[in-house]
This record gives sequence, C-alpha cells and structure tokens, in this order.
Amino acid sequence: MAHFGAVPDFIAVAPLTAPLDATVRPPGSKSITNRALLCAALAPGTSTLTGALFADDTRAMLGAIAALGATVEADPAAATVTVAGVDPRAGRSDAVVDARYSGTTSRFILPAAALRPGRTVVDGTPQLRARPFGPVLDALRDLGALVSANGFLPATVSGPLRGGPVRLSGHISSQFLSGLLMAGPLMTDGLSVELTSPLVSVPYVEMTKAVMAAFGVTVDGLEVAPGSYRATDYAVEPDASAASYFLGAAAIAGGTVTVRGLGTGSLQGDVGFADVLERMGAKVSRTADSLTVSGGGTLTGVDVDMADISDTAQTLAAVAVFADSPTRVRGIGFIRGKETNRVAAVVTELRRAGIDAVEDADGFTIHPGPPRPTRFATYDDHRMAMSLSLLGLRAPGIEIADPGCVAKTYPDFFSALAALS
Ligand SMILES: O=C(O)C1=C[C@@H](OP(=O)(O)O)[C@@H](O)[C@H](O)C1
Ligand SMILES: C=C(OP(=O)(O)O)C(=O)O
Repeated sequence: MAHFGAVPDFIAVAPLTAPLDATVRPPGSKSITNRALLCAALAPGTSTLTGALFADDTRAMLGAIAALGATVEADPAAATVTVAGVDPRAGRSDAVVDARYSGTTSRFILPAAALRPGRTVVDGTPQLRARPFGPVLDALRDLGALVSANGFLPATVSGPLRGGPVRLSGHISSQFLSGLLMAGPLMTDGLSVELTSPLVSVPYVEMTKAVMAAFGVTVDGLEVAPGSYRATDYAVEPDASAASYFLGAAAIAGGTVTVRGLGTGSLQGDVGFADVLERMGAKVSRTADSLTVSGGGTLTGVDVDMADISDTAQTLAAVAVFADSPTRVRGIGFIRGKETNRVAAVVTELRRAGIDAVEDADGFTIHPGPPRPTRFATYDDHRMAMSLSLLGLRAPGIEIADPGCVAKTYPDFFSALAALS
C-alpha cells in the first residue's frame, strides 16, 4: 500500500486494563460511498454526498468517475463530495482508470466505462491484477462491448452497450452483478441478469438496489429498464465492516461499545456481525440509530455460514480465539480471492501465535487458546491488520506489521482503536 507521511513498520497493541465503555462512529461506508459516487457520476445535475469515506478505495473511485468525465469537488475534512454527473454514452476520448487496490471501484467502473464509445483502460495494483474479473468481462462482451483482456486487469473496454439479457456467475463476487446493475439503466435495451451460480455477498446487491433507488432508478429482481438517474443529496452511513472491530473488541475485552449511526434500518449486511456475537454470548442491543455490544462473560464458539458477511470473517476468527469452544466458519471459500487468500492468511497467522486454527475447504475452524506474543504479518490486507489487532487488547506482546495497510478503508483505524481505552 502506498502511504503519505511516515508509517511505522509495526504497531504494538496495548492490552486493555479496564473494561470498555466507549461510543464510536466509524467513517463512512466504503461500499455505500463508492455506489453513491458512481450513481452521482451517472446522474445529470449535481449531487452531494455527506458522511463519505475518504480512504484509498474511495479515492480510487473519485479518480475513476473523474476519468469518465464527472466533475468532482471533495472536502475530506467535512467528509463531503459534490459530483456533477456526465452521460458516459457521449464519451469519445480515450480514458484511463487506476482502480488501485479497490475491488469495488474496478468491478463497478468497468460496466460504466463500457457505456462510452471511447476506449477506457482499467488497471490497478499488482494485488488487484491478481483478483478475478472474468465474469464481468464476459458479460460486457455479451452485452455488446469490445473488451480486450484475459480475465484479469488490465482491461480495455469500449461501448456502446446494447444491453438485454445476460448470464453471470454469482459465486466468485457479487461486485460483478452490482456493477452491471448500476450501468443497466444507460444500456440501450436495459438489462436482465440471469445468475448461473449461487450468489455470494447477497446483502451488497440489496445495497446496490437501495442506493440506485435513492438516485431514482428501480431494479426489479435483477432487471433494470432503460432510464436515467436523478441527482440527489445522499447521506452515507458509517462503515459496518469497520464497526465489527469495535464490537468484537467489546466481546473480547469486556465492557460496552456503542456504534452510532448504524441503526436497525442499515443498508449494510455486516451489521449482522452483531448477531453472531450475540449467538456467542455477548449482549446486543439495537436502536434506530445505534448498535451496542456488551461483553465480559463467557463466549461460546459458533458454527456459522458467513457467505453474506464475509468481510467480518477475520474479525470473528480473532474473537473465536477467546471463546470456550471451537468456532467453525463456513461458506467463505471465495474470500481466497480477496486482497489476499484470507482463509490461508488468517489460519497461518493464528497458528504462528500458537492457536490451533485449521483451514477447511469452505472456511476455517478456530480452536480457542491463549495467543503467545507475535508480530502478525498482514499480507497487504487491511482486514488482517484490523482483526488481528483485537488479540492485543487481551493478550500481551501482540504487534501488527505494516499497519499502514489499513489506509485501504480506514486510515485512522489505529488511533480509533487506541482511543477505545
Ligand atoms: O459490493 C461491495 O461493496 C462489496 C462486496 C463484497 O465483495 P464480494 O462481492 O466480492 O464478496 C465485500 O467483500 C467488499 O468489501 C465490498
Ligand atoms: C474485499 C474488500 O474490498 P474490495 O473487494 O472492495 O477490494 C474488503 O474491503 O474487505
């Protein structure tokens, strides 16, 4: 990960000396910010986002929509972005998008870029180049685009997109479907997607539909009629995946953590991480504007399918270390294709700390135990860094290598973690 300013080689996590009593508001949701930015960029007129996330992944999307011709004014200190939209179907010049490390940016911008008659090259870091793109590239070809790529980035696409019916696999990533749906209303014949394999990360597709609806476009099942977006002002919720670390901290270290801004009406499936903590024995309460977890009692291991909320699987691995029985996480084989092979990475690192962690075909099993002092490797994966740091709240001698990798979604994570105490 590229960083601005000095970033240490590692961070030592200080164990908590008293139970937690904290209220936090994580920065804006990465997933909602990047959807709202794209919908705003495709809407004629001016939209303003408040509560937007400023992190590497959303800066990638800001650059991507600007490359497509949207006018962007960002105020990171105020967490606002103003976007004047553009009709990509009028874009005849060549364009280049650097999606950096961002799955959402790259998978969402490809269909939008393929609406342009001009050529767009979409590329990213070596990490992103190693992630799969075949399903969306094949779908774009079937929808009428010219595509030059071999299943991975870099990819060069040009339109227009005729649209109509298309078949798409769902088991690798939901981001392909979300990206196609968002470009759908601007395809000549609209879009009708038929999934050829079971969809992972389902709540993210519901989120896509909800953000599109806020910008005036209705998705019916997996069908979108030709139409246009409507510029709007949009308030982004705090990030629920980021919240999982603070909720997990309460479960591990005891005491209470309240996350503000994540209420019962949240668009993010990852608020469901609290349900898993509840099954393990933590106390959870929910209001229209907050989510609270209290821990300190015994945690019991769970057997849980996390295909819908896989960004919190590593958080659960960290919590599971402190339970009184094993935890089995299923349904997440596909996270081997994320920032790193997350199944292998979390198992390898926990084993280095003396924990009996086992890789399974579709996930992992964690047998609890006391972690020994360890400097965890983070594999350039923000979620490895954030989740493994939780072990240090209870166990002495825990260090996190390359902590700057959290810049992908949460540049201030370690300050927020320190502020908990
Ligand atoms: O659509 C989104 O915003 C996301 C979908 C998920 O990816 P997959 O659909 O690839 O599982 C998730 O892991 C990612 O962090 C964000
Ligand atoms: C998988 C992730 O990101 P993306 O796919 O958007 O790069 C993540 O944030 O955990």
